[in-house]
Amino acid sequence: MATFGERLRASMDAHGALCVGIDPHPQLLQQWDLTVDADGLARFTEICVEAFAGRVGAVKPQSAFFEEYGSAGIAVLENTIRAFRDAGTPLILDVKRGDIGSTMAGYARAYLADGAPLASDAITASPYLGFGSLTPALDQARESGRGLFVLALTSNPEGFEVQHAVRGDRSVAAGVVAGVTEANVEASARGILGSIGLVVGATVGTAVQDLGIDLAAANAPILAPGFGAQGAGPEDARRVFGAAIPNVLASSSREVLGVGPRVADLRGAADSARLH
Ligand SMILES: O=c1ccn([C@@H]2O[C@H](COP(=O)(O)O)[C@@H](O)[C@H]2O)c(=O)[nH]1
Repeated sequence: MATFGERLRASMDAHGALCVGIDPHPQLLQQWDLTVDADGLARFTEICVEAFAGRVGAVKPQSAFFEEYGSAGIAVLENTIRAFRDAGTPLILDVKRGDIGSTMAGYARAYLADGAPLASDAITASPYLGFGSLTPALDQARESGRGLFVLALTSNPEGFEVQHAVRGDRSVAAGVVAGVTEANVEASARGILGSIGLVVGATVGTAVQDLGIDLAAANAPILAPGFGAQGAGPEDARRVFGAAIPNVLASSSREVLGVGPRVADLRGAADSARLH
């Protein structure tokens, strides 16, 4: 079976380097003339499936906007995951999980094990309980051919307080990138894109260079939020990511979804937001 890195590379080559964020904000439900409840959520995601399945490099549902409707929202999330899986579109579930190892093993079973109701192609993970605490998820992803995107330099303005902090001879973010580089060693030796990715915001300016981080050497898919609603544009990509650009998957939610609910308009916005 192909690894997550191989599947994502093939999808980016075929459909472009854009991950459409499926973020059903209550305001967007209203804007799309839908009810702000689980029924509205279900219709919103059906339209997203029609617009994007089989047409974009990846999709990224934001779990928070499903969780707020409780079990009914989680049921919609399960259906959404299934629909994109059936279409062969890589799905990254944005849940930003991170906990002590024994609990992380539970999250890994929930999101990365074959047959789990919420099994996704990859999830976002927080390394801020220590990179080693992610080991159960790294192991589970390797076993099931799935992936992780580990937060390194996030797109929000507060992220630097933790991520730029220096201990010894390197920053916290550089330590995260070192962990991901190590996790992708086997894929690098095989000449394929690694399955363990990084989250680096397109809004981080010169942080990658300032912190002496070699993103390209990580051989990691790089999920790059911050385009569109958070202010970054395609012109920022080269400056922020440098030689790692071929591995960058631009992520955009509100900018694309804001043109809905017409499927043709959504597809047009996704076409315009592709990085390459
Ligand atoms: O550093 C990060 C990590 C994750 N996100 C998530 O991406 C989307 C961004 O939405 P936009 O509407 O395109 O701004 C959202 O789900 C965030 O939770 C991020 O923005 N930054």
